[in-house]
Amino acid sequence: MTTQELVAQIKKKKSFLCIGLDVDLNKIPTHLLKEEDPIFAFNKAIIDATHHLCVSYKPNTAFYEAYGIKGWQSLEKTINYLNKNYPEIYTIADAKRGDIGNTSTMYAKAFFEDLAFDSVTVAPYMGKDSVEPFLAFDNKHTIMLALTSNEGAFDFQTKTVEGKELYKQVLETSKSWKNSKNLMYVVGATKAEYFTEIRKIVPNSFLLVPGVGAQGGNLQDVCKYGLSKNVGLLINSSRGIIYASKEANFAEEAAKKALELQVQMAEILN
Ligand SMILES: O=C(O)c1cc(=O)[nH]c(=O)n1[C@@H]1O[C@H](COP(=O)(O)O)[C@@H](O)[C@H]1O
Repeated sequence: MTTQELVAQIKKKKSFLCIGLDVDLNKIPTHLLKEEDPIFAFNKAIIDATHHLCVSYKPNTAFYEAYGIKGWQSLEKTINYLNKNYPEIYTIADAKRGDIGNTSTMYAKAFFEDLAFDSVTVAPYMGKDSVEPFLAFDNKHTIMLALTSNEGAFDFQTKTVEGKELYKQVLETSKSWKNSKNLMYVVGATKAEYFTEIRKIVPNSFLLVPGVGAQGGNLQDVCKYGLSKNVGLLINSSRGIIYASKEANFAEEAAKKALELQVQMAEILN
């Protein structure tokens, strides 16, 4: 999906919500455990109940890889279900990859070609030649970690190196990479006070913003400093939406949580 198509969906749905499909078998309703594929059954119910309220879904691959081959098959079924039934939805494989060039090319093929996701998250630590293989794919986005939502972000990302914080160097340097138009960046919702500085470096780039909900990030604060002229934000919430209830009506309860965020987003976009 192109950035323009994503923006059009955001305007149409009055939503820049991304729902995280981080499925933990200990947290889903127990009646689903009898299903042949409980993870897919859970995702399908959540997607069917919430697709009109969000523009994106982000399965974090860790939650699938943890269940071995069966988990990977659940991931494949989930992306195929989305692509077939809701082609207007923007899909993110949250895999946080990145390696030497030929290995990154294989990671990119796995997520862009085999699984046909619209985007994948990558870590910037190995630098330009580890990210450019992802950027070579047309109409696919590479979402690079810039300033993450966790406490450990202060271990390296905010440290000053050669007179500038590392996360700013990541943002600035990456703008010169080949096909950098295909880049988006991750900035945690828990770091709202950094958005003004970030927007000075990447005024128009899309930012994937996790950390609203379970991690305590605030939607209003993020939007106050993070919105760009083309919206430029995808706000992710995973646990705060998908685990709203463990009862039979779990999907409806998840939709209520998604609606709460979508209503606030519609107000912000007005
Ligand atoms: O890349 C991410 O999506 C990510 C980056 C980051 O800085 N912080 C962060 O929480 N995430 C992911 O976003 C999701 C947040 O989940 P909840 O805290 O349950 O909403 C998880 O899948 C995290 O792995």
